[in-house]
Amino acid sequence: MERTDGEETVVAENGTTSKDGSICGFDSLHRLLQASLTPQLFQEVSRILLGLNCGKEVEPIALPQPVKALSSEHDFDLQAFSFSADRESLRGPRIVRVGLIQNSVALLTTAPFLDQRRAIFQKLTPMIDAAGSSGVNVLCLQEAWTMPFAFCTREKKWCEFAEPIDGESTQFLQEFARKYNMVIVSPILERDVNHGETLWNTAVIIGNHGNIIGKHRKNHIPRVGDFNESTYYMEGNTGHPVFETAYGKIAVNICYGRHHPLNWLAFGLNGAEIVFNPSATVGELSEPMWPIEARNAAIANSYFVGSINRVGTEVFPNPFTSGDGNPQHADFGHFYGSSHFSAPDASCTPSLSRHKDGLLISDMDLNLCRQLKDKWGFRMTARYEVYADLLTRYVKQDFEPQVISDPLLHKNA
Ligand SMILES: NC(=O)NCCC(=O)O
Repeated sequence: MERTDGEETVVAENGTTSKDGSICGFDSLHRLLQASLTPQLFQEVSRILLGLNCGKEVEPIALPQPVKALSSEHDFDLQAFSFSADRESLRGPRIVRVGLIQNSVALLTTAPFLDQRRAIFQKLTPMIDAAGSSGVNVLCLQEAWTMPFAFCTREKKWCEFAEPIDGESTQFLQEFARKYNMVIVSPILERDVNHGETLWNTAVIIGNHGNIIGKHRKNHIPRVGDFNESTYYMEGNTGHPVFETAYGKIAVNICYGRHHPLNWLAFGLNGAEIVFNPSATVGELSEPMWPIEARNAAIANSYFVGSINRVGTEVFPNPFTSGDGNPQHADFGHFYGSSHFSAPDASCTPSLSRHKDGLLISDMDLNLCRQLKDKWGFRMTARYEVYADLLTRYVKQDFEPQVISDPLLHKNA
């Protein structure tokens, strides 16, 4: 296949994605469709796939030339869009510029740990500068961004990457927060020095003055495939906090929490306007779920969602098994990036690259959240008391499911 940009398309042996992590040589599904369909067909497909925001496609926005130069020089995908809301007569627009960064690790997993962490800092510096210079107000990084996603190995040496919430990575980001007047959400492997040096999967919320506003710990820990995270840390104990920042009310639903609709709901009930979903997930396991779950959460809860996934394949020194009878292997599979934003009106942005580092920026008028609540009335029609009652009964030992069997079902047996 010949691509419209002149490059040759790479079709992998299995006919699907290329070894480099691209989709048949394209950076994303969106770009593959754009190159393969006529403009008219592409517009129609996009209308359905990405939805419409205030009756039109989510609009691309222009970024300053120096920011584009950073993306070319450091080879990261850079995309920017704008979600609007209807004009209101009693409230002015509440436009916030939000950024997501996805990245691969910078060194081999065999390099000294300090070098690995510092190399990631170095790699992220131009990307965070690009976000700050673009006027991003709130920036979120990927899950456990300071380290390789080593939880597949079950080896305890990787615990060394854990840091207290005011540790080296927070100090690194605090400088940027101050410099750019930017809130930064920093998901790290946390070591709680005040509670027996225990480990947690935590997002640190750094305020736009460089202050630490608070933290949230991952609520739901995966036990699927190679995601052996329960070997390292326990389910979070911070509830569903919403952080009121200079730029709106934000919350963090860390990775596997996105499969739990009640987790999304709880952040919504606490008043979140933007929920970030910093993640680390691989193609074979979850790619078909990825664009659906975040979008559904944004719709059901009338808030914006920023989904971030790391990129690349991380190879570990010692092979491990998935406990499924398949041969041992030394990598997790391909982390497919594809970070994107979803809005409460069912529109979403195209995704960042499936295989390259990237910065995705979006303007969002937070008035859209209440406008969608008024339009669809999901909060008013939710019947919370019915579900509160069911859940209260369900968690009791003597719960019996409400099943009414067809009396004829067992008659002939
Ligand atoms: N990091 C993490 O929770 N991954 C679990 C796999 C998934 O949820 O796709």
